Amino acid sequence: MATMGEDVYCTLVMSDNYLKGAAVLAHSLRDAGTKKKLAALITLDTLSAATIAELKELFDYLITVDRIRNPNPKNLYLMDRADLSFAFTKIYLWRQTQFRKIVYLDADIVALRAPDELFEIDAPFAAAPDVGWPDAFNSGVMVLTPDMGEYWALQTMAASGDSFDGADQGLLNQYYEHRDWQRLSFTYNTTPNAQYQWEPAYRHYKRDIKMVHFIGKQKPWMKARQSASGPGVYNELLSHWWAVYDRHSKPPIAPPASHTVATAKESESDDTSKERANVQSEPVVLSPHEASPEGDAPPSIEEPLPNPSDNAEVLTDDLREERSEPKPREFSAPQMEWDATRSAPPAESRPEAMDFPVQQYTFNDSRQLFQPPKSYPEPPKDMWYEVPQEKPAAEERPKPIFPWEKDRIVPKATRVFADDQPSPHSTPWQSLSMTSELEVDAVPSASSTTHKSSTETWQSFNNRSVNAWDAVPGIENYIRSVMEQQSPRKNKSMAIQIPSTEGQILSPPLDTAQRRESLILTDFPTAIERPSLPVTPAPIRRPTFWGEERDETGALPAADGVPDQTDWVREKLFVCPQCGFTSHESSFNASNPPLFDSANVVSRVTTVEHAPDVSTEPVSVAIEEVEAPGIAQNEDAFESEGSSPPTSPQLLPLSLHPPPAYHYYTLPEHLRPVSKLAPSLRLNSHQI
Ligand SMILES: O=c1ccn([C@@H]2O[C@H](COP(=O)(O)OP(=O)(O)O[C@H]3O[C@H](CO)[C@@H](O)[C@H](O)[C@H]3O)[C@@H](O)[C@H]2O)c(=O)[nH]1
Ligand SMILES: [Mn+2]
Repeated sequence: MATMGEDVYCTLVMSDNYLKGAAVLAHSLRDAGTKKKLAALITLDTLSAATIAELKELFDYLITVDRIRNPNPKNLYLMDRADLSFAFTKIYLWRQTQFRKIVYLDADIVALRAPDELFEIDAPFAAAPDVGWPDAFNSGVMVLTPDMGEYWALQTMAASGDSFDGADQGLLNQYYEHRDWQRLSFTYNTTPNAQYQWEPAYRHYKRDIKMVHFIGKQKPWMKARQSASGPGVYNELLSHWWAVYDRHSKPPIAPPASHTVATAKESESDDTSKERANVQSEPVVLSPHEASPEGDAPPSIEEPLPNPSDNAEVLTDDLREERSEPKPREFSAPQMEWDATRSAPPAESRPEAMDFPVQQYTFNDSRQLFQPPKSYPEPPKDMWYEVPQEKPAAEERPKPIFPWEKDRIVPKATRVFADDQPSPHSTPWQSLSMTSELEVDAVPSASSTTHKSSTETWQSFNNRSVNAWDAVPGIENYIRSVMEQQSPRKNKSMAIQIPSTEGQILSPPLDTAQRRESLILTDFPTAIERPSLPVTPAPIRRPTFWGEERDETGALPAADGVPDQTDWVREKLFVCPQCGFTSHESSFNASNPPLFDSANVVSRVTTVEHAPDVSTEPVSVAIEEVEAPGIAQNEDAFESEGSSPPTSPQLLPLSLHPPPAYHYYTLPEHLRPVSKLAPSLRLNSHQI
């Protein structure tokens, strides 16, 4: 039983996976020579019997408490710590008024020194700054004086879920924000993590560090031990944790066969027993050992410490696995002392790849050959659709589902289709395919008697049924065109095969009088079927347009600059076969007469000059004299008009070319010009 007004270090264990952390914490405090007792708040319903048994060995007092869930845990997701939804359970600390002072320590803390001096703090509450937000304190190390008033106040806050991080640290910081609390040195709660980069400060204050707190989701025991051998502040401190762990590894304690955890009532009556370790419901506190008087060395210290290099001993099943291969703790070079900017790595340092996870597989050494099973299961047999033996009755109608289906009056079918006939199975399509002279002739005469009955049925069907589409020539045309696509050879073979197969019904041969014409001359619609094509209505000429502009013939006046139509008609147009350029002989009108210097020589446009890119318009045309013996020009006629013909080839600028005429005619063979152009000009030229 705890002495009233005692001082204790206290931790919290709510799950089995924090057992290793709690063990290292307890061992580290005792190893460091603390004079204080160790207690743990535990939640019975979430811990295994083995864990509780282990904890009983480790702590002087186990105090059972109920878990307190945060009713409003959404803020936990801000730090991705949904696992902390029961962290409010910590507020049970304030209820432990049987103690004078409590130094609370998270289960993920390792003590390098026993900070017993913390119990001397007068302030009712003290904590160290949080590395993430130094104005706030980290709730992993707290010095507190239990007080029921404070407990209820905190309980009220917890019930409302008022916490900025969704867990105890947010809640407690909010609670103490406007209250007196003492700030502890960071060395009481040094929180290294992978991001902690201020190595110079660490080097400087290293010797003062009392406790190291491995905050965050990843705890030391969750990582491979080898990870502690890497460089960096974190790994250096991590190796401290493992050193304590290794030092105290011992076989797991088997849980007692009977009830491990006594009820509160039992415990009260049995609290002096040394043999039976009891766990008491809060607030009764019992010691698993006889509570040793203040100053006595804790039992674990009295026991000879296991050899650190003796790794045969394990703490739990997990650890036994992990440590099954006995190997001495490997030397870790003081890598933090090595400054890569100044020197080569120490000769004994291990390669970086040492930390890579290694997975080894062993070969199967069985010498037995593979034995196939004697028999394999039969393949499933019902994997096809069973066609019903009998055709379902035609009259059978599906059961009515909806009310209106019950009273539905189904009109009796009046149309008779070939398929509806019980015996003959030919269809109108087949009949169509058999109407050609060729096919009918191809049917062997012997078959005609075989199918007599079907022929009769066909006749009766043919007489009775007249389909609407029989009168529509478009449908018939379509069917014929489809038939046309089938080769006559194929049709013929079909015609032969059908009667040879028993049960197959051939379309009845019709006599010539009944047979309809089957030759398709064209698929074009007839003049009656064809809709009239849309045509643009002829324009109606109006006598006047905007008044009296029209001349006496009713035509509109010519546009300015457009040559007279009569001039255009008289022009000769040459079309360049290469580029399509049209050239006009402007010399063939009255104002610009044909060029000639003799009766049989006419100047003509012969060459079109192009820009380097043939696709662009020509830049000029050349005119030269050609012999045209057949067309002696009426020299006098032109001379009489006072025109003097040019005598030598000339280049006409394009701008002088008249617009295209609408009359095209080919230059006669005898007018083929002979180019006299200079080679340089011909570079981008071609002859017409
Ligand atoms: O499944 C769990 C979770 C937590 N704990 C106990 O609760 C403590 C707090 O959880 P921990 O994982 O150590 O939290 P930290 O990563 O240290 O996170 C910070 O944020 C927590 C929520 O605010 C505070 O409780 C811590 O003190 C603070 O350091 C642990 O040490 C254990 O003692 C369990 O026993 N089982
Ligand atoms: Mn912690």
